[in-house]
Amino acid sequence: MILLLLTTVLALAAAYFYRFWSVREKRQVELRKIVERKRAERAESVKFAKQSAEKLDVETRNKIASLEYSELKEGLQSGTISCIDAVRTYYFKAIQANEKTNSVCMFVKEAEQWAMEWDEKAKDPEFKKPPMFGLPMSLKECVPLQGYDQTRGFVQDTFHPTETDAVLVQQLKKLGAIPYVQTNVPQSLLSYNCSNPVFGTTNHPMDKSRTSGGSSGGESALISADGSILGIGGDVGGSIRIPCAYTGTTGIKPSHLRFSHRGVCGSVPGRPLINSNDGPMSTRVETNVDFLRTVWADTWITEQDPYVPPVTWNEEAYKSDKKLKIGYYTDDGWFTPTPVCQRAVMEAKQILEDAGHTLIPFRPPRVPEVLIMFLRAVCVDAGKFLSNKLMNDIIDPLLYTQVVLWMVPVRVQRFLASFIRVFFPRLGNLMNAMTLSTVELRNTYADIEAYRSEMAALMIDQKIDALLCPVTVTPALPHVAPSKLFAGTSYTGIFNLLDYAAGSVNVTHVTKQDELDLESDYEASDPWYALAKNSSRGTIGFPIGVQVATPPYREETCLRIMREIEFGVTGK
Ligand SMILES: CCCCCC/C=C\CCCCCCCC(=O)NCCO
Repeated sequence: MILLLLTTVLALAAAYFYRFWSVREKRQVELRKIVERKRAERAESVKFAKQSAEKLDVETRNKIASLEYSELKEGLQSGTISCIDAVRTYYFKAIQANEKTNSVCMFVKEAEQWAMEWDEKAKDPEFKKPPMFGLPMSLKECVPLQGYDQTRGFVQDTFHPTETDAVLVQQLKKLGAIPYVQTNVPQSLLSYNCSNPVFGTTNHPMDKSRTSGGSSGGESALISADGSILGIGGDVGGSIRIPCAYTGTTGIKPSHLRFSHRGVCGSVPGRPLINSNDGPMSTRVETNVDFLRTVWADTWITEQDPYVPPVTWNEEAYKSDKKLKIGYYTDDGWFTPTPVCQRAVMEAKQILEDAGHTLIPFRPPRVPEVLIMFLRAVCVDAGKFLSNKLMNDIIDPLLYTQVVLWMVPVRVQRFLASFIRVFFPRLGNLMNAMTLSTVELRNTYADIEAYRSEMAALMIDQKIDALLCPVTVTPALPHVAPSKLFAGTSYTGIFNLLDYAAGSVNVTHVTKQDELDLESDYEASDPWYALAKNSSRGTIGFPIGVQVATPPYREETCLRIMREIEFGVTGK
């Protein structure tokens, strides 16, 4: 009797799994065909951009290609450069950068037509050129652009073109900017590498085996390989700052209410307290400043979205020469960065002290707990939304570790955590991060609010204007590492949890001495430290940035400090 029962249960289980497997296999075949179609569409768009670029003579192209942002802007304003020539130059540059990095999802074909329309309008002597007239801009793929997919790396979301531009895109078009290319992202957006089954893996321009960071890794790769002069990224846990730090570019994530989020889907919809925001990325802080100064020049965004407070650009704060008090830390008490990332902070500290600012040691309280709050609140439903989407998709192998963690039931994770904690305490503790219940989630939301209040009090009591710290714990990682080393987002995620403005700016490059210090001073005391150490080997010459953060609505002060660091490093 028992044997019969057991056999029946086993047979039913086998039948269930066979059915599950065959349905999934059938779906995978369908999805692979969709990928083929999408890649063919991308190849078409590259061909179109190539043909358009070839219509421009090489001499003009080389001249435009060599211009800095301010020179290009000036040339477009004065009429010495036409919009169509600028777009064709940047089509050309992006094609070249893409060959090296695989950073492009789609070229925007309409860019040609928009450029010609602006040139036509400019023929009228009465026409007043808008401030971004003819400036080619790259967009991270998830920024809603009418007529183009926002797949976020999911095959199931291809061939569903967006119907309405994001408020930011509407504004850019109104100001004369020309979105000419969409750039790659990791599947789900919740990773700091850059790979998905639709468009493949984006590479670091200096080394194909390493990532350009993520999730705005298409932007950082394109910009650092000279295929874009200014791009728009997005950041919910470091996705602008980490790719910038990895590639020697610079970018800022403003506090979330300085831009509109109308119609933006993001990685996990319905996430109240860990907010993503768009932000500019480029090679110079002044370029990012010019961008934000222009889009925040008036209350146009608020008029399109009443939820955005009418806070305009504060030139006084950016240009101020008031000496600031800046708290700094090289180690957040959760994940000690490799020596080069600590050296970068100390060098930036010296630059700021030389400029007359006061730097004091400061460490945000209880970072290990903060990381648990961050991971719980960034996923919201313990990864259910994401795992449902992933189960109906081709899963990118570079995301496997994270996917497994989203898929193991929370009760099982908690049970395993008590064993894992014995030999790998940091992972064991984080395995309590995914929420078990709405009660737990509500408590975490309350903890986040309390933490924001605590940090506000600390900063106000000590009269601290800004914070300086590492962006992350290593130089650019091999593609596979970020999904295993998601714990390395403690330095960036905290400022999304606090909703501070936070930017990253290049300070130095890895030297031979840094590699020697890595070997002698950096202990591989657990698997995460071992991975950080191993992955940092062989990175001599790679850029290293630092992070500057300020409370919400103080983006201008954040940018001022970034600019001063950049000046101290480059002399320009
Ligand atoms: C046991 C814990 C399991 C946790 C699984 C990992 C979950 C989340 C990792 C978060 C990594 C955040 C990377 C930053 C991504 C970003 O900023 N994206 C921008 C989206 O607009």
